[in-house]
Amino acid sequence: MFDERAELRRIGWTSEDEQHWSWNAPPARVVINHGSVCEVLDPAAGDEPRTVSVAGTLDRTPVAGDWVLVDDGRIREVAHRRTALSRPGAAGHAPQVMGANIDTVLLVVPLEGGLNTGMVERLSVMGWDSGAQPVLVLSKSDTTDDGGAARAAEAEQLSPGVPVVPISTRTGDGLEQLRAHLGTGTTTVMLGPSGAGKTSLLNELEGTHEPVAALGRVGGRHTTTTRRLHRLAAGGVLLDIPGIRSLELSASQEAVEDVFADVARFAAECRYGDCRHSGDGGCAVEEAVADGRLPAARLSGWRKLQGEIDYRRRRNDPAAMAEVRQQWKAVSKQARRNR
Ligand SMILES: Nc1nc2c(ncn2[C@@H]2O[C@H](COP(=O)(O)OP(=O)(O)OP(=O)(O)O)[C@@H](O)[C@H]2O)c(=O)[nH]1
Ligand SMILES: [Zn+2]
Repeated sequence: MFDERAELRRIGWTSEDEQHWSWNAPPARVVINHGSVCEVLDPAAGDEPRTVSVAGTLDRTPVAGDWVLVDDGRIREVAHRRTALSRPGAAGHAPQVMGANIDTVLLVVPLEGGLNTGMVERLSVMGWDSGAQPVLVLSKSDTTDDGGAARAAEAEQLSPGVPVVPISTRTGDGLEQLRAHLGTGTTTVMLGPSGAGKTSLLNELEGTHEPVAALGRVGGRHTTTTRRLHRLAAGGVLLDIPGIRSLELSASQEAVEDVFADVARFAAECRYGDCRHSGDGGCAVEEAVADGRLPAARLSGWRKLQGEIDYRRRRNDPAAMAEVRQQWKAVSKQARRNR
């Protein structure tokens, strides 16, 4: 028998999504938006995505991860979004939502050649801003001689509140621990630089119950062009959103303050409330660096991200920025409370 709710859960439907669903027909899930048409997964119609058009009357554009009402081959409604992953808009434009209803953001940072602390800080800030739970995945732990333990401890200092999991697809190290974050009813995306090992990790997490043909092998090479929503062996799903993998998500002031809580603590003692900690008189942050209470790298990491935020603030419509931040505030507060 076709159990609708169980099938929906298999593509990431949660009880919160259900609460917000106000239409008298089951939802479908957008896996990719091509512009005037979207591919959606509709469990009642089988395992393969089907192409539907987008009604002109929608008040928001459907994106990957959205739950939508499809009628007569057309998307008629887009449901409330629990979380939204966005990137900064072009000059004068509002931020662009890339994915919706994402629970977990895997920030994949490779360990070979040492820990890139700037990357850890940047990705942590981006992760918080999405409203989802960020998890820092330190990949290729087999390239260190302690399974990544020392680097993991270092990373925990850099990104308070973000779980840190060293993994290796070569040895299988850390995969069980990671699967604990990817259970039934969770939707995950991966961010990280090219070559970090994301595709290798996805293959491990996907398990073997997927028919190989459906993975879209072109010329023997795994491609993600046909499959966008991967069912993971742990029960959850992973959305592969084009352009999101190494995406520059927007960093908000609040998220920077979360990740750089140590800098913020000293900054409270600066003479000027808007101190930039670079040559301003009476700067407590620079004093703390000078006498060794704050590592210099923390201040330079802060300057880099803060500089980008200041730049965007000047460039962008401030009202648009404020609006998204408002939208995320509630969810990220909730995420923080949950921890
Ligand atoms: N030593 C080691 N190498 C790995 C591991 N996982 C992946 N690699 C290697 O790292 C390289 C990049 O891996 P991919 O999985 O293609 O990386 P990716 O992040 O998907 O890269 P893009 O597709 O460019 O985004 C390949 O040569 C892999 O064999 C690991 O756990 N340990
Ligand atoms: Zn200062």
